[in-house]
Amino acid sequence: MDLDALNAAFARPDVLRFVEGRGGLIWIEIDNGLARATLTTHGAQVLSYRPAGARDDLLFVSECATYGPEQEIKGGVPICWPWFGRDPAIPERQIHGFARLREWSVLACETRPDGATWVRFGLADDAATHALWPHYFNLWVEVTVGATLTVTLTTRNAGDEPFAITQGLHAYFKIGDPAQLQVHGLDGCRYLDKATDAPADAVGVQSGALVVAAEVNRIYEGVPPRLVIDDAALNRRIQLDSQHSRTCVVWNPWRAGAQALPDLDVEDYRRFVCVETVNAASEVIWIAPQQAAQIGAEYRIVALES
Ligand SMILES: O=P(O)(O)OC[C@H]1O[C@H](O)[C@H](O)[C@@H](O)[C@@H]1O
Repeated sequence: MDLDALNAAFARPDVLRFVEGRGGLIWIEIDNGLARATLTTHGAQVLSYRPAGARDDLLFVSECATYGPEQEIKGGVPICWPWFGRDPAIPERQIHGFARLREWSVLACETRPDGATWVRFGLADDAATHALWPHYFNLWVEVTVGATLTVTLTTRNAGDEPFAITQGLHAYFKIGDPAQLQVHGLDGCRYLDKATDAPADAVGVQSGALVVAAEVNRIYEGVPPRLVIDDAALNRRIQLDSQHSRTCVVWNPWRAGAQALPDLDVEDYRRFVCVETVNAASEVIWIAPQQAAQIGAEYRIVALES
């Protein structure tokens, strides 16, 4: 569907409209009085979310991000599917799967009784996906923009063979200063350390709050449903509630890592932290034929407790 057809079918006057965004991508702009948000059909990705009264966006998108067909957008909430991290079948392949590189269809846009805006995206297998991953599937991303932001990813196995996936909601949270940040809720959780200089198969156990004072790239296991990110520099707390996920990735590339990535500015390591709701590492999801599985997250900005 082109812009005119999308606006004719789904636009909601004064609340939701489709516009041409960067790189010629289709962007969905939402302003419903509860919050403002920008989504894109490219990867069914949320790019920005700001609840009413908030000074800062919840999410970070790099000024160096790239926009275009088959390109990942560095920021917001990328959808990593059907493999998170390295592809177990072909490790040298692009990490995080292909769902974030594809154009998704818009299936529905609704205003909820509480005034929140709900958008449903869809993606199904085709010849191009079969060449990458030999399975039949339906995927749905549902985004609700209201006093909170929720993102839910549903996978249905449309074939007659079971298949296994790993996946993630790869949220990039805007931060004020890594030195004034704490991530709570991981205390006692075992993690796989994937930092650049970590030995292979390095593991650790989190003790207390996680602080970010160097490169962090960890896969935490046995994670509780609620995590909290306290950001004293922006004077706010981000509450992250995950569904159907006991694994979380925390990533900040730090300076050298940011410098090495073309779609990040070297100083961006000061501006974001990724706390990702995933099914990965030992949490592999098997889906039987005609069955479905879901992963979800709700993000809420609250005042920082003094
Ligand atoms: O640059 P991307 O492909 O978006 O991946 C960005 C990052 O994603 C996750 O957080 C991984 O744990 C990191 O190892 C990876 O560098």
